[in-house]
Amino acid sequence: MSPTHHPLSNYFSAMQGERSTVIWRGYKVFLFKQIWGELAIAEQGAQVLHYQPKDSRALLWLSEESAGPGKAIRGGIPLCWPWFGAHPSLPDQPSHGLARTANWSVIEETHNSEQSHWTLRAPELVDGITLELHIRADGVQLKVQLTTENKRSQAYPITQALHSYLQLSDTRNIQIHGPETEAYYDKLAQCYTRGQEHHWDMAMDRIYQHQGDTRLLDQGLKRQLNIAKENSQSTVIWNPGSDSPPADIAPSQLSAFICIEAANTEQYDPVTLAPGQSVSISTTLEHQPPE
Ligand SMILES: O=P(O)(O)OC[C@H]1O[C@@H](O)[C@H](O)[C@@H](O)[C@@H]1O
Repeated sequence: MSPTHHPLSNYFSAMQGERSTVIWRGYKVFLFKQIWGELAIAEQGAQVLHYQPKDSRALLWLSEESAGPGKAIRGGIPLCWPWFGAHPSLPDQPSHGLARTANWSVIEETHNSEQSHWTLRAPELVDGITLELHIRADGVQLKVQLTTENKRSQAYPITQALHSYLQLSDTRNIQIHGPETEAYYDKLAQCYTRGQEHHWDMAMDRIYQHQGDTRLLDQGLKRQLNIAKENSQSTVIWNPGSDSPPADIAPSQLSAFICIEAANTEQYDPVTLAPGQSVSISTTLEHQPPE
């Protein structure tokens, strides 16, 4: 299998109309094929698993080894909410919160030849807190926006991330510009430091203090992605490397992706929602020709 083969591409090739629902590794997945391109969303986690603008390659990486329903899907854009990483005080709670393993409902959907929009709603995972995801896709950009609303009479604290897995030719072929010289928290070394990084082909788990755009250049794919975000001052860059990879990533795939995540983290920008307040975090992936 080619390193850039997407696990859902055969399902898209077999599609007759504009939409289809398939079961992939036990997960229910909604497929959409439009004039502008293709998109797939899993019911579990409202997770975008695939985005491919017309006449271009897939932007998102997805693992063939994803573990099955009830377990997080490895790839696409998992939603980490209402905590990012380990739970702040309860070690037996799931990594990255409750949203990515819950089944969401599609409550609105519109398509035209230029673009598509979807709104999905999570079940009530926390009393009095609502969670919606808005997705917009066209032939140039994918935008994913997660909105939390506090309907309680007390404040509610969250951390969160839009944990994008980006398809690469190989981690040895990439450059990342934007956060690379900013201050960061190194989760592997458990210390704060400052970036001077120009090599990305190694295990890394970093939370950069960074609120601007990130540019990802891939010389192998001859592709440049711009990753913009809103309401986030933490940019997480993660790849597990080959020493102790998760079981749901094939060894041959470890260098085929990197995660660049728009986040609100405990380290730099935790969010506290006042009663009645809502907050939206977003990430926008834009495919651009190489400079
Ligand atoms: O295996 P999970 O729960 O999907 O997490 C993957 C990684 O996600 C990253 O966002 C975290 O910074 C890492 O610490 C973590 O290992």
